[in-house]
Amino acid sequence: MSTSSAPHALARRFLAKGPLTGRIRVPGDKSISHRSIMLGALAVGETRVTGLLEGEDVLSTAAAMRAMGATIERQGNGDWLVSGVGVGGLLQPAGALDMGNSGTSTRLLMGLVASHPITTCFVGDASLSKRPMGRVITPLSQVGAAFTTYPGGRLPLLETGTDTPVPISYRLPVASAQVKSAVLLAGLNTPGVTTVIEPVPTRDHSERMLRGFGAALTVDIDEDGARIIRLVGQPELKAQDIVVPGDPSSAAFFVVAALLVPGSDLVVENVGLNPTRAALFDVLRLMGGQIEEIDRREVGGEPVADLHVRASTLHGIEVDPAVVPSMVDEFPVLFVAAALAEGRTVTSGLEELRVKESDRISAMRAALHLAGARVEETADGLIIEGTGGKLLNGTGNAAVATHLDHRIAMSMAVAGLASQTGVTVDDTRPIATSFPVFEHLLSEVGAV
Ligand SMILES: O=C(O)C1=C[C@@H](OP(=O)(O)O)[C@@H](O)[C@H](O)C1
Ligand SMILES: C=C(OP(=O)(O)O)C(=O)O
Repeated sequence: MSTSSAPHALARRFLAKGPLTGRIRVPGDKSISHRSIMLGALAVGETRVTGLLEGEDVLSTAAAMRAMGATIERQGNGDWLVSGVGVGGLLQPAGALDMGNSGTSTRLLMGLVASHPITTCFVGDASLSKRPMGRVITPLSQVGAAFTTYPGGRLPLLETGTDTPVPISYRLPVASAQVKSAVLLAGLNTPGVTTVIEPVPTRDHSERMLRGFGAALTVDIDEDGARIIRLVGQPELKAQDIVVPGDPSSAAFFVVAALLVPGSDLVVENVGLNPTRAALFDVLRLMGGQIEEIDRREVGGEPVADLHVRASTLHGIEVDPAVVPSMVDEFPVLFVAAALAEGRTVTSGLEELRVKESDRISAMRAALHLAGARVEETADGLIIEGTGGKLLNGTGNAAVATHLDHRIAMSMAVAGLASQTGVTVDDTRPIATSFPVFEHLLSEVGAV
């Protein structure tokens, strides 16, 4: 059965009412929010998190950390307080841990559990249950954890951690911040030095935050340019006050929509611009997008700025595959920008997109094709012939399949804003996993 025919799906047609104008703030960064809860739950004392993303994925992490002993509460002013159990203090949960749609929750928590003598059962939705977990099972088995999985290394999955974890040195075979973080988090309760060798840099929030909580973590670059990350195990983590910057992956939808919808002039405030995350904005500028950074500053140890975006004439480019890890979640919406650009956009090196919440290469090929774009799929990317600024036809009332993937849903909503008949998205519910106020903000800026 296709996920697009799921019962209770909430279809919606997106069509622009007008240009995007004004100023908005997108919710907190999802990657940083997950890690704030996890590290707060392992620290000694009370961690305060301001600007936590209250999306379903992060709430799955919070529920799991509560089930393993942490106290996590939302305050009346929107801050979250996390009282930790101390490194090594996670308790046996009473039931299965429901990871919902969230790969980050699953893989990072598998890392934490690996070095605790507890047994956990990880379950998730239909999308998460198709995603590969072998990439973390391999290193975590070397640490000493044992796994029983569904065929193909998928969820549901039973993990038994160990009370005699081994510090490993692991070279990442795939550019993945989730795998890197899983190994480092397993290393937290492991005596000795855990080492991760990262040939291609990925988002570095785990490294920044582990240091911020007081762990001894060093990063060196070897002669081949690989990052060698070393973590000394069994630190005492100290509770922190964390301010979470706005999520660049969420800002991306509003930035592209403002570039594409004629007459738009929008400021997206407080966008996280960590260099391991922000390549989309550089690529859009290379395509001719007018995106101006205002008031670059630091929030919570991360660079942020307000982004002033004006509707622009874009032209196609060949996207350098070296930037893929720094915008891995932004390709679906980049494809939408490319579909309206002048000329051809070529992307490659996107194999990892096939193992996200959906196969994002083929899902976007099918959805953009239905909306009237000219798209060709290759083994590792899409080649898109843009309209040169002319609106897409749209899908009218025919629905594109989002396959329980929030980023496909939001990208195609943006495509709808740049179309004549609108784009109908078969199910908007997954948007709440990462960006619960997306539709509300679209109406606030006048787009719908
Ligand atoms: O570490 C993280 O917070 C994330 C890492 C990326 O996944 P991979 O490590 O699988 O590339 C990204 O796609 C995901 O949205 C969040
Ligand atoms: C890939 C994503 O998240 P996760 O892997 O946590 O499900 C995403 O948010 O685009």
